[in-house]
Amino acid sequence: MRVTISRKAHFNAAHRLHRKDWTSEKNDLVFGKCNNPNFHGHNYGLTVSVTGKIDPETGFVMDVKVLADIILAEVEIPFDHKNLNLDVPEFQDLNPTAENIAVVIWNKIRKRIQPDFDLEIVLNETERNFVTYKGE
Ligand SMILES: Nc1nc2c(c(=O)[nH]1)N=C([C@H](O)[C@H](O)COP(=O)(O)OP(=O)(O)OP(=O)(O)O)CN2
Ligand SMILES: [Zn+2]
Repeated sequence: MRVTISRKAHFNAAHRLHRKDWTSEKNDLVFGKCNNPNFHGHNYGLTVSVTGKIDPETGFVMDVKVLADIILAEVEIPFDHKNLNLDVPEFQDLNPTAENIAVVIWNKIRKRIQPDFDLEIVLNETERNFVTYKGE
């Protein structure tokens, strides 16, 4: 029997959708207002879900406090109130789209979760836009 536990978190961050190897015309055409040179911000919402067997002694799949601490260390501290393009090394040469941010977050959390657990994350960039990644 496998059960899923989930933990929500959020962070506020600035970004710009832009490719350094494209002309400014092409960046404007593809990314529009998201290519604003002075950046723009989002209140990102994050839901992290871990699926695994219940430990018969604790009754936990994993302690949700442990999961919260992993999210704090791997996502909230490095990303919250940061400019993703300028402050976060993972986005120096990677466009910080919601898709790429989700994959970066998944890879960071995956390293901290037991291998026999499945991991899925949902990243909300706006109230209406969200991305799901489960490592496939
Ligand atoms: N596939 C993607 N498309 C877009 C992304 C993305 O990360 N992946 N990002 C953006 C912009 O950065 C931004 O998120 C879009 O903001 P906005 O157009 O304001 O979106 P809203 O849902 O808040 O507003 P609507 O009025 O509903 O459009 C663009 N595309
Ligand atoms: Zn944006």
